[in-house]
Parts: sequence; C-alpha cells; structure tokens
Amino acid sequence: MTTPHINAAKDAFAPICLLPGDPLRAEFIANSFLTDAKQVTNVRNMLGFTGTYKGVPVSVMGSGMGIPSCSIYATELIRFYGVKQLVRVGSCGAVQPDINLHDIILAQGASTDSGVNRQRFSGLDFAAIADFGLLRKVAEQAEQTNLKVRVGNVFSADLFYQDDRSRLELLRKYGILGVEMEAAGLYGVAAEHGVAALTVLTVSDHIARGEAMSSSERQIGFRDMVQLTLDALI
Ligand SMILES: O=P(O)(O)O[C@H]1O[C@H](CO)[C@@H](O)[C@H]1O
Ligand SMILES: O=c1cc[nH]c(=O)[nH]1
Repeated sequence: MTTPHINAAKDAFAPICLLPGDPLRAEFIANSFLTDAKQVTNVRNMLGFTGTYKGVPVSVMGSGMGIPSCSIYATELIRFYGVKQLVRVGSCGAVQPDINLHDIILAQGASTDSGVNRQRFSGLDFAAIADFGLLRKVAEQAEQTNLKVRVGNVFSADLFYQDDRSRLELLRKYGILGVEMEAAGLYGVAAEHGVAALTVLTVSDHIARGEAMSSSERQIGFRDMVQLTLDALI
C-alpha cells in the first residue's frame, strides 16, 4: 500500500507514532530507543521506522517543517495507517525570560498565525489543544522522575524568520512559552479525525536573548525529551 507520501505496508505503523520534524532525528530515535527498528517508508527521504519499546510497538517518522508538511503526514498516518496517538517531539525557540535552553515544554495549547484550523473549522476560531490523557501521562512521568517541564501555550508560526520584535513582546505578554511551527496544525488534524495528539518540545534557541544550542547539545537535550515521552506513553 502506498499513499502519495508514504510507501509503507498497510500494517507497517504502530498505533503510537512519534513525529520529529527532522527525518534524521526520526532515524536517531529509532536507532537509539527502539528495539528491532525497521525503516518502513522513505518517500522524499521523509524516513519512518517501526520497532518496539519495552515490548510495545512504536513508530517514529519525520514530519518536515511547518504545518502544511506535518498535516500531510499526520493525515495519511491516521487515515491510511491507523495511527491513533501522534506525539510531536520537536524543538522550539523560547519566549519567556525564565525559560532556558534545554528546558522541556509540553504544549497544552497552540496559538498560531496559520489559517489552517479556520479552514477546517468553517472560519471559526478553533482552540488547538493537546489530548489531556497524553498530556497528563507525560506531565506525571516528568514529576515522578524529577524532570522539570513547563506546560502551557506555544505559538506555531508559519515564518521561521520573523524579525518583528513587537510580536515577540506580544507573545511574551500573553504567556506563550515557545515558538515552533507545527503543533497547532497537528492538533487540528487530530481533532478532525478524533485521535489523540501531543507536542513535546526541547528549547533549542532563546529568541529574545539570541541564544542557540550547539548541534551536540541538541542531541543530548532531545534524548531527555524522547526518553521522557516514551517512558510516559509505554
Ligand atoms: O526541530 P523540529 O521538530 O523540526 O521543530 C522546529 O524546527 C524547525 C525549524 O527549524 C521547525 O520544524 C520547528 O517547529
Ligand atoms: O520554530 C522554531 C524552532 C526553533 N527555534 C525557533 O526560534 N523557532
């Protein structure tokens, strides 16, 4: 079976799928965390893998950057491959002064400048929120392992390069924790199909302070996020 963007066998994906933006991060997660991970799709080099974690089948697939790309993969995974729980494991730029590089954010909700949810919600404003069950599991796992996480609203931006400082100040004032590019779209796709989604983010940049992780720091930081997420869900 193939879809326009996934060339996996019909039963190739597990009901739980992690979605990093970067397909090479998907490969890293598969090789580092999953047992017997096998590559199941490679259309456009958007790699997807399925293996097990503590004996439970888990998939991981790149989603690309931005809501349109992520929405394509999320929709095909749900409609054609039966995925029921989609958990984005991504990076973000921090907005608030008390958030630092390496911090982990659970995106309880996602504000956005994208119009996609208005398109699917008849022009009305849809509150793009995480599945409470998934959110609670990851928050409780963090508490049990003494890993500090922040839970709240993030902003899913269409533009990565956005130099408007007044917008940054607006986001800070409204309590936005971090800026990324997919969560609001993922939550909209999940709501449309009646499945569960969550976004877990590692702070890779501080937008206000102009700080950024090195590539090796990114890998270690992402490791903590993935470990937390898998231990919470499985
Ligand atoms: O690291 P990922 O998961 O790709 O997430 C963030 O990084 C990309 C921008 O560099 C966007 O996709 C943004 O959401
Ligand atoms: O979308 C993103 C991701 C990481 N850092 C940012 O500043 N923006």
